Amino acid sequence: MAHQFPALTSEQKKALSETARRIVANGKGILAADESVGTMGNRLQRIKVENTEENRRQFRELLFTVDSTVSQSIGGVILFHETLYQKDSQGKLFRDILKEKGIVVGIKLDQGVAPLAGTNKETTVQGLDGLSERCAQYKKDGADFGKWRAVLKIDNQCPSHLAIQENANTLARYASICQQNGLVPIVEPEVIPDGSHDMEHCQYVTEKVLAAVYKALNDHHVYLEGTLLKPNMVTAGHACTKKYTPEQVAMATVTALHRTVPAAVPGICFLSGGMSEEDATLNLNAINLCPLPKPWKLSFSYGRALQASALAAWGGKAENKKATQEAFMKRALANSQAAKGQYVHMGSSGSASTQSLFTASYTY
Ligand SMILES: O=P(O)(O)OC[C@@]1(O)O[C@H](CO)[C@@H](O)[C@@H]1O
Repeated sequence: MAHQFPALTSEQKKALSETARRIVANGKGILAADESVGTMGNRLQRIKVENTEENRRQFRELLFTVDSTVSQSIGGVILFHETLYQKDSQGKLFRDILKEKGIVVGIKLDQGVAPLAGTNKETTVQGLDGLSERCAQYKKDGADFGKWRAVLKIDNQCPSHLAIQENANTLARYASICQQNGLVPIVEPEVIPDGSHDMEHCQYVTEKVLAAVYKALNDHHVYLEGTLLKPNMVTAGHACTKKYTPEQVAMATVTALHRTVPAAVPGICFLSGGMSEEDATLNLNAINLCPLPKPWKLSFSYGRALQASALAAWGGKAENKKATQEAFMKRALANSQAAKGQYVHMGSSGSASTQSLFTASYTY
């Protein structure tokens, strides 16, 4: 039995759980700046900026060199491989800039999706081959946590039993490999918002997916105290005509989590999944105010909902540095307040913050 063959030493467990708790301490969340080259290309195209390595570097330099008070809102930043080795204009590695601010550095470890034949265009995730070696190298290069995103969709016959099981197992195998190499795994089983299904349908599917993920994590002897979950919020599909309030989204989301996520998990950091910046903040705030038991920290790991107005303010121009950094800081602070249930919506948000950030079939 497990006692005979412990997966981790007590020192390894201590280090993992300390790192996980540090990332989500006191209303902190995660900046998901780990867009792959292709995904970043889509973001830059929206603001008519060419997708070059230098442009990607310049935008990320603006995010990482904001005032150090950002560390009161952001506990971790997820980077893409390229960014982990990039430097600011003074020649300082981004990862060192983040660490000096007390921010934990993370790395995207999945290598995108591959089709599951015989299903309605469902996918599994690639990247397990050589993962242990990559984790060991990233740990040496300053990363302390990893991220792996699995994609599940709601559609005719979807998610299938096969897709749920395959993605749960792959996430668990990834999580186990991360922990063996001293990285806290962020476990991300995203039920994407494409479709016209209602919120209740999303809740049903989210519960099935999370239950399978926690069964697989247990099977693989993953130390839950040294993990973080990155789920979707329970919302209606993008094309659903029925609208729900943040309080309804919060109740459905916390109910689903309460039924499936063990209390040993220190933090749940939601993805923004195409919600507008403001909706992502309002929903997170309502989640933290939801009157159900909440044994975990409930925070954010937003990509689009932390960067959209900053990207719009930047527009690829160096002279927009101040406006870009202010836009980013504003969202970081708002989400940190929401992670404590203390966000007060001021009414006059810029247009970028209320714009839907939905991308159809976001499977890359
Ligand atoms: O949904 P969001 O908050 O924009 O992004 C969530 C996310 O997991 O999906 C992206 C694609 O893998 C990543 O860049 C990011 O970490």
